[in-house]
Amino acid sequence: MDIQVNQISKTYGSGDNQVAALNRAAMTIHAGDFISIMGPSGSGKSTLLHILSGLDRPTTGTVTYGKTDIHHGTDRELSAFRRRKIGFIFQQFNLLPVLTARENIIMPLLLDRQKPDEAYLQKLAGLLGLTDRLDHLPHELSGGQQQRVAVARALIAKPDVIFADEPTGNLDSKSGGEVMAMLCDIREKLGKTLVIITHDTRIAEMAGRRFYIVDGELSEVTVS
Ligand SMILES: Nc1ncnc2c1ncn2[C@@H]1O[C@H](COP(=O)(O)OP(=O)(O)OP(=O)(O)O)[C@@H](O)[C@H]1O
Repeated sequence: MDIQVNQISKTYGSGDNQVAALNRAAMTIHAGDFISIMGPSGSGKSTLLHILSGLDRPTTGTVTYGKTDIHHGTDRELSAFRRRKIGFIFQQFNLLPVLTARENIIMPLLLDRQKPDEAYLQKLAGLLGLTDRLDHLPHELSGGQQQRVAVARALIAKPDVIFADEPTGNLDSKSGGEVMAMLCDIREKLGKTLVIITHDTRIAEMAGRRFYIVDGELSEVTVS
């Protein structure tokens, strides 16, 4: 399913405090694409990812998944769409500290009143090197392991698309490299679309398509 981003703009605040975070951003994301987005701090990267993934709404413009305009419906419809179709990985892991790795991973399914698929959970744990870590609490895991739990959580509902907002930004380069290698491997093996924000040129260059954003203006980098 392709994702069509049609001239989306986002303005925060009003009057003298108005900030134009995105200016008529447009792109087509094809099923299976691996896309990286770079740009200076405050350029609008997170705003773009949040709107593409339905965590936020644009001021103007539309985002369509196939024929579905995701921002057209109510907040409840949008969150149901997000839970089923989209996985999101945050820089800060965002694991619940009182839940084990396994409980954190299956949380999106529980929120959607769905039963975990144990075989798929074990497969993800294997691909992410977490098989013997599932009963641990987040504070008993390294940063890299915590982020790999967050990757499994993003994948557990079998979404087609994964968005990652600086997923290695909180990790040392070795653990960050491991997380990226696993994410790329899973993307290939399971055939997912991956859109990633990064400040790391090496990570940006792993992607098949690269975008750059400056002052809310999005453009694709032509790779020769
Ligand atoms: N909720 C908000 N209210 C007001 N302004 C906001 C809000 N969120 C973001 N902004 C502003 O919109 C602009 C774009 O922010 P955004 O977080 O998208 O940038 P970014 O490229 O992701 O930055 P960074 O690399 O530092 O995370 C910035 O000027 C920011 O201050």
